[in-house]
Amino acid sequence: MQQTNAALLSAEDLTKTFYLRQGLTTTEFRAVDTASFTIDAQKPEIFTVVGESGSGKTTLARMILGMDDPSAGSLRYKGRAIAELSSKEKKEWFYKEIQPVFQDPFAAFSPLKRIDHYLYETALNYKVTDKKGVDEYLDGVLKEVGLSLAEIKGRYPNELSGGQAQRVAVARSLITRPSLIVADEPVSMLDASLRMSIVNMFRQLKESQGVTVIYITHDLATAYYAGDRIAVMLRGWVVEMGPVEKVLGNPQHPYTQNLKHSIPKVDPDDVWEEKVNLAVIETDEYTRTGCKFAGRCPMVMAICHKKVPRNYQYEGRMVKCFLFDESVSSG
Ligand SMILES: Nc1ncnc2c1ncn2[C@@H]1O[C@H](COP(=O)(O)OP(=O)(O)OP(=O)(O)O)[C@@H](O)[C@H]1O
Repeated sequence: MQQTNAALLSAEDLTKTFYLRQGLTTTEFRAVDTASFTIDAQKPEIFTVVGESGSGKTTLARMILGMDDPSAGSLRYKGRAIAELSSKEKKEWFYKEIQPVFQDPFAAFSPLKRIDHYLYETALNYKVTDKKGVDEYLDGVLKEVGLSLAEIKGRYPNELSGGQAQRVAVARSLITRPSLIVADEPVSMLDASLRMSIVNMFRQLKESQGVTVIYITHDLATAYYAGDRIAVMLRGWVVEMGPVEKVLGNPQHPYTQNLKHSIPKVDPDDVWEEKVNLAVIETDEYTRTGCKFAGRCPMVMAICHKKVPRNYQYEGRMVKCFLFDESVSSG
């Protein structure tokens, strides 16, 4: 069933279209719009996706997890189109290979059930071990996230801290020995002091288990610290993508520059805040002609209001901006 392929995950012109009803009119917009990227199967990495609220990050994650189908373009896991997998293939193969980690660790656990119940259930359902070996197996998985079975056995979710609960959620995701974890804002509900330890854990899992993590976040500080590569999303587009130290160290797209400069320095709990009202401009940007950033861009040119920029290569990263089109910038 599985195929060996150089790409673990590949997206080509990946698009998800939604419809926005306003009164009697319906506006079509693309929450993910022609996004393309490839994650190498032989080279585990932390692939970070950043962007302000409403830029399409969760929609992208849902398609990767097989929860939503793309409207256009292709999305392949180990060479297989995710949307074309049968429910049997999903159950027996895909859901073991790709595991989600969500924002609120407590949402995944009922307050009435002991937290180890979920770990036993997952291990036995997926038949990764038998009843005899299950304690040892789970203890091993919990040790990978800095816990042990003795520490959590018999405890209810409300007896754990947010950081511990998120570690258990990650341990649960590791039970099936996945190749890919999709973590959507996994640290945004945790205290600032705990965030680094969770992203550090992702780095260690990458090193020790060879797991690739798609790390979706608002938080540029942890993105910079944890990420190997980064994709910056704006209204469904990937506008800049490349190694984290290049993209965040020396951002080239005016939107990435704007993000970097709008990180508040005083309160680390307060992730970047735009000074403009995003809700008001969201629909406008999603549906505008030309570049979606043209209305806010300090470097805007006439062409930006008329045409969609293509993806340019510049100093080791991809940038979707006419500033990098020689014929435009020189003429
Ligand atoms: N099922 C849906 N139907 C219609 N519109 C949707 C649906 N899901 C998401 N959207 C819209 O698509 C856009 C992108 O949303 P998405 O949740 O993917 O962004 P995000 O970057 O994850 O934002 P946040 O950080 O706030 O979670 C938003 O305008 C959102 O309102």
